[in-house]
Order: sequence, then C-alpha cells, then structure tokens
Amino acid sequence: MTKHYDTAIIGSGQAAPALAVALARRGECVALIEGAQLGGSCVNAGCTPTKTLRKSARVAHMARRAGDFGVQTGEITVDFGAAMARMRERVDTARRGLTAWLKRTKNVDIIEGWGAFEGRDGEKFVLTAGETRLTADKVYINTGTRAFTPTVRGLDTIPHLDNVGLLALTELPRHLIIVGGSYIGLEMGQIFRRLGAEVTIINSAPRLAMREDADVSKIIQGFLDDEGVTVVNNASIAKVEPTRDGVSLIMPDGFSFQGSHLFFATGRSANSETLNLNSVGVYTDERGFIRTNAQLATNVPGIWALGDINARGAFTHTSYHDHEIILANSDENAGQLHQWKDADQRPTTYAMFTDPPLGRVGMSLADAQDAANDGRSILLADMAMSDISRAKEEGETAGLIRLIVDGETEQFLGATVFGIAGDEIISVLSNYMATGASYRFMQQALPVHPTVAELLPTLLANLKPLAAK
Ligand SMILES: Cc1cc2nc3c(=O)[nH]c(=O)nc-3n(C[C@H](O)[C@H](O)[C@H](O)COP(=O)(O)OP(=O)(O)OC[C@H]3O[C@@H](n4cnc5c(N)ncnc54)[C@H](O)[C@@H]3O)c2cc1C
Ligand SMILES: NC(=O)c1ccc[n+]([C@@H]2O[C@H](COP(=O)([O-])OP(=O)(O)OC[C@H]3O[C@@H](n4cnc5c(N)ncnc54)[C@H](O)[C@@H]3O)[C@@H](O)[C@H]2O)c1
Repeated sequence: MTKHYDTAIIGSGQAAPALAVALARRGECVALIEGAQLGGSCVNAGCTPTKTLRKSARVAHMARRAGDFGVQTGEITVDFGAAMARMRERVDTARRGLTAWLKRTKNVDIIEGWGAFEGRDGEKFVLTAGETRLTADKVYINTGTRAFTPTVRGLDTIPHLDNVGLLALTELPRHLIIVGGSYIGLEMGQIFRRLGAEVTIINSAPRLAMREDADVSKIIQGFLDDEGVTVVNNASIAKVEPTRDGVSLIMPDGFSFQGSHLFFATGRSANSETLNLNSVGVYTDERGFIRTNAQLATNVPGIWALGDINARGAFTHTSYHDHEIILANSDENAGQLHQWKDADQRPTTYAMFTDPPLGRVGMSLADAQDAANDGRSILLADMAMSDISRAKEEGETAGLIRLIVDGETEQFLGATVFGIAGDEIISVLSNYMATGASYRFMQQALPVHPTVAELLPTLLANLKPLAAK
C-alpha cells in the first residue's frame, strides 16, 4: 500500500530532524527517509567524531608541552584504541539521542532506505525508499555530500581512505599521507600528528587553506611545521603505486612520498544523482548541487533543498539554519524572524578547528581589499595574538584578530579571530552583525579582563581606512 504524507524529507542531514519535528508539531504527517545512519555526516563521520578525537589530540599535545608550564610528566604515550573508543562512544550516544527524539515524536515515520522520486501522481510527488513507496504533498531534500576523490593514475591498485574510512581505523597509521590542505586535511593532519603518526600533507594549492587570507595560511603553516607535519604545496600527483608496507605518491618530476596510509580530503560531491530528479524536473548545477532561491525553494513548486546539497553553505550550522528559513517562510506568525527568511542575507560564518582554531565571519582581508578597490569605504584593524595578554598567559600566542567595518554605515563586514577560543569568540562578532548595529556600541561595552575578547573595543579604536590598490 502507498501511504500518503503531508511532507517527505529525503536524507537525515543537519536540517532534517529539527524540520521533521517542527512540522510534525504543526500537525503535519512527516516521512523522514534515511539510507544510511540517522544523523548524517556531521554526527557519524564529520563534526562529532573529529571534534571528539581533536580533544584527545590536544590533551596529548598539552601533555608533551607540560614542561613549558612547570609540570613534569613521565613519557607520553597515546592509546589510539582508547581515543577512538571514546570517539565512537560519543558518536553512538549522539545518534541514539537523536533517534530516540525522532522516534518519540508523534507524526514522524522514519523510513529506512535510499529515497528517490518516481514522478508525480496528480499534485502529489511519488517516492520510493527501499521496498517502501509513498506519496507526499511537499518534499524537502537534505541528502548532503560525500567525499570526492580525484582521478589519480594507479589509485585502483592501492587502498585509500576518505573521512569515513579514516575514522574507522583501529590502528594508528605509521605515516598518514593526506591529499588536500583545507578544512578536513588540516584538522585531521594535526590530530593524527598529535596522536603520534607521521603526517605529510600534499596540497595542490600554492598555500594551505587557500580560501583564507595569506597571513592566516602562513600562521597555519608555521604551527604545523613546529609540530612536525610535512607540507607540500603546489603539488600534483602523477601516479600512485603500492609499496611493501603502504603507498608511494610519485610526482611529475619523479620525486616520491611514501606512507603507510593514504587519505583524500579533496572536497565533496553532491548526493543527488540517485534521487531521479529528472522525473520531477528539479534543476541542478553542473556539479549536481540543487539550485534554489534564497528561500531554498527549487524550480519545482513543493520541493525544497536544504544543507550542503543546495551549495549555500557547507556546514552543520548553515544546514540547521536552512530549516529555520523554511519554518520562518511557512509560518505567517514568524514575522519577527525576518532575517531568517533569506539565505542570501546571512554572512558566511564558520570555524576551522585546527589548534588554535580559526573563527571567521563575513569578509576576509582579500574580500575587503576587493571592495576597497571598487571604491567602497572600508575600515580595518588587525592585532597579533602575541600582543594579547591572555594569549601570553596561556602560552598560546599563534594567530591574529582582524576586524573589518563599513566606513559609511559603521556596520561590521567581517572578522577573523584566529587563536585561543577563536571558534567561540567569533560568535560575539557574528551575533553582533545580526543586529546591524554600528561598531561604536561595541566600543562602549565593558569587557572582562583578562580575556582575548576584551581586546575587541581596543582594536576598534585602531580602525584605519583600507586604501585601494
Ligand atoms: C570530516 C568532516 C568534519 C566536519 N566538521 C565540521 C565542523 O566541525 N563543523 C561544521 O559546521 N561542519 C563540519 N563538517 C561539515 C558538515 O558535516 C556538513 O556540512 C553537515 O553535515 C551538513 O550536511 P547536510 O545537512 O547537508 O547533510 P549530511 O549531514 O551530509 O547528511 C545527509 C544524509 O542524507 C542521507 N542520504 C543521502 N542520499 C540519500 C537518499 N537518496 N535517500 C536517503 N538518505 C540519503 C545520507 O546518508 C546522510 O545521512 C564536517 C564534514 C566532514 C566530512
Ligand atoms: N570546521 C568545519 O566546519 C569543517 C571541518 C571539516 C570539513 N568541513 C566541510 O567539509 C568540506 C570539505 O572540506 P575539504 O577540506 O575536503 O575540501 P575543500 O574543498 O575545502 O579543500 C580541498 C583541498 O584539496 C586540495 N586538492 C584538491 N584536489 C587535489 C589534488 N588532486 N591533489 C592535491 N590537493 C588537492 C585543495 O587545494 C584544497 O586544499 C568543506 O567545504 C567544509 O565546509 C567543515
């Protein structure tokens, strides 16, 4: 029998559970279709496991640095199995909690299987998920992405890992070769180095974290060098070959890098090709990401796309925020949430969880320079973490703070907080930006001493015009 639902959600990414529960509470009958594990990439093979493992890595790092703080320890060893078990326990607990929440929500049916469109039955959309066939008035797609692996000669002859495989390892790699020098490569490279592996990062770009400002890349390169991570920028791989105990990456000049394990952190592919989108006429871009307007509606009325699959963000918080956009636009009483009704209005906000973490919102220096070159009035202030008392007291002085303000409206346009607690402090700026207030109000605030954030008002007093180049 084909059951009819008000709403079907394909994929239990970071928008889906909250959306399913909210719509069910509005009285809708909701089908939540998941082909693998509830919780999606973030809970199972992304944020949750990596940030849990990062803590073990940081503890090992700080234990090795204990002498700097006048604390003596014995020899530091890492029990990789125990660190991974702690990580798995955290993931399993998070998924269990999510599953229980969804299962106890009236009007939500969890359907196990890979969802796809079959077409239409009048106004209704017809879907399949494994053995189940269902119809729905509305469909929300939250199917996310999976690891993208580039074509490399010889890759079919050697074992290699993506984020799922890396996080399933039971033994510490002797020498992990990571292809990719961006969020995933950098976070995992530092973590595995601190857990005791040799790590080599092979990066095709001329510098690490190429989307960030050049001085940020330089700081990242500096602390990875200090920790003994080998970084090869501007790299291209001619071919890979198996060796007796691992893999060899051979470069076009014949130079080679040997390691025990090979991990690709080279971006993500859209999970859209098995959705049979053509059967209902939904448009994608050339990479398979689903086109939406700022309210996340596709070109087909009644179908929306949320999370990474709409290419309007690539983070858990952007995916979760997408569900708030949907709710705000489908509830006429949500007028006060006007800023959530439009994905084009939100500034890019994220953290890269290297240690120290990089917190970012809105414009980078490079973006600000482009704007100044276009004639926009831009004010800029920078400060090195090494000039901040709290960072010195903590003995963690790598990084910088950068504030960018519109010279005419006095509103913040962007900020970088790269250093201790940068992942937390950045929300001071992004929350403030959501108010649209002049930066001058922040100058009147009373900050707590000694903190990193106390320097924000001081730094604002040093704003200087950014000249066009
Ligand atoms: C290693 C790693 C670390 C990360 N760390 C962070 C971080 O610290 N902070 C952060 O904000 N972001 C982080 N991210 C990114 C974050 O995980 C994603 O942006 C986030 O999960 C949003 O994804 P989503 O909602 O689009 O869907 P996803 O979380 O990708 O989930 C999509 C779900 O849909 C399911 N699915 C796919 N196709 C179908 C189908 N046809 N039928 C049924 N089900 C289907 C999948 O099985 C999956 O469960 C990280 C990513 C990785 C890989
Ligand atoms: N802290 C976070 O929020 C967080 C953490 C991890 C991942 N993520 C999300 O995951 C997504 C994917 O991250 P990612 O780091 O895999 O991808 P990315 O697209 O950010 O970077 C890909 C990297 O691979 C390199 N590269 C590409 N092809 C290569 C090749 N053939 N040889 C060598 N290097 C090559 C690029 O130069 C770049 O450094 C990001 O978009 C991000 O949003 C977020």
